[in-house]
Amino acid sequence: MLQTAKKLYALLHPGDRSKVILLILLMIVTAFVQTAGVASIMPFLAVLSDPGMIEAKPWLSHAYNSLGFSSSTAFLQFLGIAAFIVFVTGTALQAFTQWAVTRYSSLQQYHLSYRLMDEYLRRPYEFYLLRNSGDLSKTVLQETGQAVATALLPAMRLLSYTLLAVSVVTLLIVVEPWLALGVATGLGAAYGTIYLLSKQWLSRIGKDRVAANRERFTTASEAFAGAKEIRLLGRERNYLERFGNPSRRFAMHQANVTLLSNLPQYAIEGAAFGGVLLLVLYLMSDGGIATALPLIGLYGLAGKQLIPAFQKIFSTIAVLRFNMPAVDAVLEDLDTTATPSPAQFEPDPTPLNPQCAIVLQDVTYRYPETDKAALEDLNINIPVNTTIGLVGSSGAGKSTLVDLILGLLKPESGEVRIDDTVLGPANIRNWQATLGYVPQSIFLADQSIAANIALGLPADRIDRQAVERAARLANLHDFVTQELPEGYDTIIGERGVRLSGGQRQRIGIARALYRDPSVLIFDEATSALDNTTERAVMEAIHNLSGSKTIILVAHRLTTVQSCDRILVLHEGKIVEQGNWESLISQGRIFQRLATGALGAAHGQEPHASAAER
Ligand SMILES: Nc1ncnc2c1ncn2[C@@H]1O[C@H](COP(=O)(O)OP(=O)(O)OP(=O)(O)O)[C@@H](O)[C@H]1O
Repeated sequence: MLQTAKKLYALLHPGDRSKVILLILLMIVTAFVQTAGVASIMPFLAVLSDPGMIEAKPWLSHAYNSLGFSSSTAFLQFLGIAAFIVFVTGTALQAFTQWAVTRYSSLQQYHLSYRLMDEYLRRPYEFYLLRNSGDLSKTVLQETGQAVATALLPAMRLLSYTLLAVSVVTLLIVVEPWLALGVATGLGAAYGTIYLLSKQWLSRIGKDRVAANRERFTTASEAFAGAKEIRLLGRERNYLERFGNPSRRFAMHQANVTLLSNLPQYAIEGAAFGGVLLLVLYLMSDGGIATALPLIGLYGLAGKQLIPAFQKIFSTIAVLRFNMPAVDAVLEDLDTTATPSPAQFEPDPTPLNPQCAIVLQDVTYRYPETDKAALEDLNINIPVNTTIGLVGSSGAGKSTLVDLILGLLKPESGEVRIDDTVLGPANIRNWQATLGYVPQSIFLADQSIAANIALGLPADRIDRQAVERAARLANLHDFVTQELPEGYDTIIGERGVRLSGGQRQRIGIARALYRDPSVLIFDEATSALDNTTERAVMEAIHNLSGSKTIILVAHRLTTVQSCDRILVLHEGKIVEQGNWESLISQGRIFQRLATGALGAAHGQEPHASAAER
């Protein structure tokens, strides 16, 4: 229980944690006033059943005299009205407490999803290599809601109902100890037994609920992302079945826990009704209606508060047990110590422009959870304002090398240096502000062409001139202005479905050029372009050479023909380097790449012509 409380406390926004104390104080006051409401029925019923009680009970006669009453009827009316006021105040306070608790908890959901989103966005790139994006969206959007609505909120209500139950039981003990202890033990034992019997089962189905939820989210996101291939392969039914099973499990678990948490209520209400009848008979036999009536009234009112309170305590504990795995899932990802968070959200970091060279020294890199190094002992020196080509067969390590230069991956050993500055968490954002990067597959947002070129910037901060300049360089401007109905404001559809592969790639190139960076990295960025467009784009890129540092990863060897230097990567190592002429005449691996004899990269054209040139 303490463990659960600690976890729930960790869910709270640090700035809001102290407010819990205020809520607890409010709950205590509410429980006290509600108990007073229950107790207030006793003097009323005592005087109602026997006006002689005013004389017999010293505290009643004291109240009667000091308030200046002269008739027992008026005093009875006063006691009735007072009981009513205290009872209604208790109920109103209870409603207010529930409102405050619900409001507080709901705000926590906003804080929690925001904190988690912030945490995910700060994680190093490697984190994304290991996690499914559908799963991350699910945790941010759904599990945070689940954790708050079904764990945090119920836990707060649990506290409130426990305080009320303790307070009412204490009152009953003060009035009639043995009877009260009997009732409390009976109720406690009934609920306790059901809970103990279902505890393991609740944990198990709670864990399976999280797993089933993960499965249905990832299946749904895969099914939509791969809609084209799935349709062509006719795999819709397979996806539907893959989605159906976890969805059914998810729904069944939810239904089962709701049923279990509500079921005892009916049995307990029946038992309580029988108990009250027995109580009446017992009290009547003991001292007649005058002694029995106040106690019966007290138990009637106390029962009205206690039975729902016990029921809610039970159902909340059951629901909490079921939902703790959702809390665990959120807490695990919120654990900022699990992975260092180098990324700072500085809006405009000062670019770290290289003055002499980008240097990789003794760099080795291994992907998480793999044994074989993707890159081994690399030593590369890229002088500024030169154009470097990077070639190699598929899987040689080209993209990994690019990701290391981009600062997305951290070398296992060795270092990446910008002049004399070693890249690290403190300067990575400055370095990245220097870079323009075009990946193999371009991510496109369902927004306008302009918003995609200036990705992530709000509309009022997009520099339209820079957009147009970049689009012209990327050979995109004519297409946008002549063929799209709204020019740069045309919406391109989710992941750019309304564009051809070549058009998407040109948007990616324009995006890299938008900031006018001093270092440009193209990772097979022209592979989807037709020959004429590629030539035009390459010409534009080569026009930049001399004024920018350019790294070109290419599988069409002709693309790197005019590079100042070409690096040949093979099985994670630089095996040859030089200019086109020297490599064509002396580079054995390069020659084999050129003739296509090295299991060349995907989509590669026959390169005999390149070798023959
Ligand atoms: N996320 C990853 N986890 C584990 N291994 C990976 C991961 N990404 C790449 N690798 C491995 O690292 C090696 C280098 O991959 P990389 O993508 O850098 O090659 P590449 O030269 O860019 O290939 P291609 O031309 O096909 O894109 C490959 O053996 C690949 O299987």
